[in-house]
Amino acid sequence: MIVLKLGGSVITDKERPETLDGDALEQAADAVASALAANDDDLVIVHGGGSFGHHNASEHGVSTTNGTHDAAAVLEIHGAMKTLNQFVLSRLLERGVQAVPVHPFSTAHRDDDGTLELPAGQIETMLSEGFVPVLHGDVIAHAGAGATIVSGDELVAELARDLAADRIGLCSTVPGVLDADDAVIDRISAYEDVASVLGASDATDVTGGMAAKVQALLALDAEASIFGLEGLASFLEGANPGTTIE
Ligand SMILES: Nc1ncnc2c1ncn2[C@@H]1O[C@H](COP(=O)(O)OP(=O)(O)OP(=O)(O)O)[C@@H](O)[C@H]1O
Ligand SMILES: C=C(C)CCOP(=O)(O)O
Repeated sequence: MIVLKLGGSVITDKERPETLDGDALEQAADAVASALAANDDDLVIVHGGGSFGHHNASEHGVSTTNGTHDAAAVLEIHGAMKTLNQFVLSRLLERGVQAVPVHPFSTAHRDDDGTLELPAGQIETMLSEGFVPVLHGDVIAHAGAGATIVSGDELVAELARDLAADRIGLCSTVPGVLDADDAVIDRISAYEDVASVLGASDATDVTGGMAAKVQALLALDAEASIFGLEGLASFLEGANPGTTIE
């Protein structure tokens, strides 16, 4: 069981609202299709927002903790993420990957202390029927706050726990977590060891960039890898490119 996140920073041009990075998405879809043709791993894909979703959320002041009760804002953010999801699905389908959508807005919520609730039965059934579920960062109902953002990273962490994933990979726009000299850090086992070099995203991003990613992955039992697009094929083949979070 592999849970893979395709970062929004990889598959979109994060500097330009609602702009795909078509070449990068095709390269990612090629790597996924080749890996699935070579082995029969169960695979769940989650993608982030990049230039879809973050701009809309930011304009409406919505984050993982600041909610909105404005249905028009919810539809705008959710609509942007569904548009990107459709692009991801179609690139995978073109390559024979049996990819199907799971929209977190329709299946997940946060309780009043902000804890994410994501029922796993739907995804488990899809997997056992041979589908590749493709989730995405989204806006979801949040008890007491209206609706807030759920990041793809949070979904990855939740799915990894619920589905007892063997391998967890985050493909981002950087080759791994970088140290103060921009060299890739090989392994991270404690947040304090790297806190000083971890930042937010360089682009508009309402979910916390690299710092939030590392925190979410450190909380997991299984090891996880953060790597760039050039590491995706090797990760899917069983290697540990980039940074390993243990
Ligand atoms: N120490 C660090 N090492 C690597 N990247 C860092 C570091 N600190 C901050 N960053 C930023 O984190 C970004 C990656 O986080 P980001 O949330 O943008 O990625 P993503 O998950 O691929 O995209 P999205 O959130 O849109 O899905 C990098 O592009 C970089 O700007
Ligand atoms: C901003 C939205 C709607 C999605 C955020 O998901 P992420 O890019 O994985 O942080």
